[in-house]
Amino acid sequence: MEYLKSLNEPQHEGVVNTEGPTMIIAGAGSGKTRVLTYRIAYLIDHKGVDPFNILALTFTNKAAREMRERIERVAGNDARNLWMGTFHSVFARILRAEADRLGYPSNFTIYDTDDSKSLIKSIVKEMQLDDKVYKPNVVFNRISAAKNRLISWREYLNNPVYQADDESNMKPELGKIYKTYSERCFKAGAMDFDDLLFNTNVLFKDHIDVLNKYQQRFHYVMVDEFQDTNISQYLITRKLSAVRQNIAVVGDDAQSIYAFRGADIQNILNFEKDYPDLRVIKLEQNYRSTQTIVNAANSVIKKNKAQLPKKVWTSNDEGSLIELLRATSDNEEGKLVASSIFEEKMQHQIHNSEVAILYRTNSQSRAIEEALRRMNIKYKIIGGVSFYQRKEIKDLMAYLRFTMNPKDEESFKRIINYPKRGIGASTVDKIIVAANDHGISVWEVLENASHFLDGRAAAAVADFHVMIRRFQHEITQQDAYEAASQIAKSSGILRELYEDKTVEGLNRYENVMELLNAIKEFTDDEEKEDRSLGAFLQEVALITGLDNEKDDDGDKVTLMTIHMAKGLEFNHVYIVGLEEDLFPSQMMLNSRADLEEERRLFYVAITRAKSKLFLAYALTRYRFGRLKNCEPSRFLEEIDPSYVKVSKKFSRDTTPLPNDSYAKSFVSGMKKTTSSTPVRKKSNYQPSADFTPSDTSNLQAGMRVEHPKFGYGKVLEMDESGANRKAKVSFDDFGEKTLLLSFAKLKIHEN
Ligand SMILES: Nc1ncnc2c1ncn2[C@@H]1O[C@H](COP(=O)(O)OP(=O)(O)OP(=O)(O)O)[C@@H](O)[C@H]1O
Ligand SMILES: [Mg+2]
Repeated sequence: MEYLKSLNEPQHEGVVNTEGPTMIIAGAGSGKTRVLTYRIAYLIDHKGVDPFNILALTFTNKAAREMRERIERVAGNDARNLWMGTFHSVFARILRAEADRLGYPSNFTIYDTDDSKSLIKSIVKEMQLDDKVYKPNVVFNRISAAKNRLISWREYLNNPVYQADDESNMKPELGKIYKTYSERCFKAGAMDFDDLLFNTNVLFKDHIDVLNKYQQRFHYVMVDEFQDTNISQYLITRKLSAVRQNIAVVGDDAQSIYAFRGADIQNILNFEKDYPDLRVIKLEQNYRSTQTIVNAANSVIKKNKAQLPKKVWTSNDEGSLIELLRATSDNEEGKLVASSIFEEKMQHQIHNSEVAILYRTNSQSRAIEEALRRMNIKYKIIGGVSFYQRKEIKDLMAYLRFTMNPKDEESFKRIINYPKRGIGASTVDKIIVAANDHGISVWEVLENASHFLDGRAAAAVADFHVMIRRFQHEITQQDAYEAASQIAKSSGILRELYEDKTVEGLNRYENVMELLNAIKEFTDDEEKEDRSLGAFLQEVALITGLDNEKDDDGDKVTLMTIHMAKGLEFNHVYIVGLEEDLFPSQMMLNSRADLEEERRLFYVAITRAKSKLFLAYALTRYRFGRLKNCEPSRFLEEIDPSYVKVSKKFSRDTTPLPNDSYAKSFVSGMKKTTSSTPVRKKSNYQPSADFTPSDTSNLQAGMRVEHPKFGYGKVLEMDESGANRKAKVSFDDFGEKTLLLSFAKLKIHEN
């Protein structure tokens, strides 16, 4: 057991004390994930536990794969049988096995976010509601939030609190949409992402025998990144481990960054109450980063009030100072970062793969990408538009999904008239209405087309029905790859793409071939227990942003959002776009809690770096189609300046920039005195304690408004409509600002 020697005392304790409840809440880079990995290896290798009896829940499938590989190295091939993966993938597997208990087919479809929003859009239309008020996005988030708090549509409709809330938001029909949405998903034999957790809770609550079965199976339950579990995930793990109580969770409250998705720090506090015999282990030594980085991270996170006290220190080298890159524009920021990477590579012989560029939102990647391309630095983007989100891929996937589960309404809508077969939108509407009026699935309508539709439409639909029938037969006769190839051909998709001789068309054709390759690889993988088409579809449905990249992807710089970077580490890290309203995000300035979440996000970003950290900001940036002046982020001021130095690349070739007092303090050499913290623009405005944003759909020029950051002001003019609706506001203390109304939180004060 060589591997045990590489652990410090408390880590060792976390690994070998396998019985009873254990919680490790410790700082970044202190070896939490390592402890979980070794604990599993130890269970198999030393205690002879069957991997089949171990359940480990990770944040991404990629993390699960990496852990599994490491465990295999220690404990051998047996580790293959571990139950390990994300909450969604593990519980989708259980739901599949137990689907009949909930009245679902075992080949239920998993709706992705696009499917869900498309269904919501149809429902809003059918209910004849205004889709500007009931925006699919807004409705979807509301339903998702309810599900994550385990509120069923019945409870939602019966609870006057929600009703009142929705009425005050001028969306009184939300509860009814939630109901219809749930019924339609059920009828389509489909679950959305949130259902995978919601329905697991229902399954364990209503079917005690099923719960017992899994309680017997999982002797040991483990959760990584515990701070980002929501209440629904928490209850599942608690139930599963209720009998044996062998549950180990690791996390860091300072890295909790998913509150906006319902993650609840309360789970950590509840854990102590729920398990009175809890073994709590503290890890304080950071093995990842230099002293400079650890100390700088500490200096930032201590600004948060809400946190569990902990020390993080390291015996690693002091390391070099954090470098500050200032650019005059977002494009220049890209250039500075790219040329800095180039220089680091020259000087320190580092590989591209050891470098990460982290940003707050995906849209920031464009300028960076351009600069990297220009300097011939290879890169990959994680979590952008993924392969499986491309139209041609979704089209073929929809054929496969519909063949497997012909109740699936969203797939039906995608393929019924693609490639074109003369079935118009009104026929499609008729089919869906008929299905809903008669409480049957779209498939049953197709089976009786002549009963619901007239002559020509009925004939076209009947042909479609026969074709799908044939596909269904094929998947029982052939392996997944052969069947899928056949479907791609017979459906007409391949021909359609092949005939398009443009570059894009060729690309799409190749993508479809690539999908078929992926299916081939899947069916050839002997390590897979289930190599059916159904298993493939499920695996794809549960791919998270991080899983898109193949691991053998060559030597590339990684670009991703900070949210995606959780748990990872890189030698060199660049955090870009450190500007007010971007990071912290404008949407997160409304309360102390939101701002603290942004600060935790910054903490996560800093602590990804092993040896060198760079912070970049731009003084102007194109946002929402307009050039904006930017102020350096308040987070820059929060880092203890003794750990920061101005980069050689720091742009000085600018006329005085009134919005950059932060830089002035550095340039004029006042850097090492903390007291030089620059004074930011002050205003007398204090947000009122009960600040709640108003519905701005009726906002007009002349109205007086309040903004949580800019205070009071008057609307000068309105611009555009829909998602791009903007208001130009003259603020009493901050002057004129143009705000995008779908983001800005404004309270309307009548005159
Ligand atoms: N005892 C140790 N000796 C040497 N290296 C260690 C030790 N413990 C952890 N490490 C290394 O330190 C780094 C951070 O460990 P790990 O990723 O497990 O930390 P973590 O607490 O999970 O971090 P995060 O909070 O970012 O998820 C890894 O490279 C790991 O291999
Ligand atoms: Mg970790």
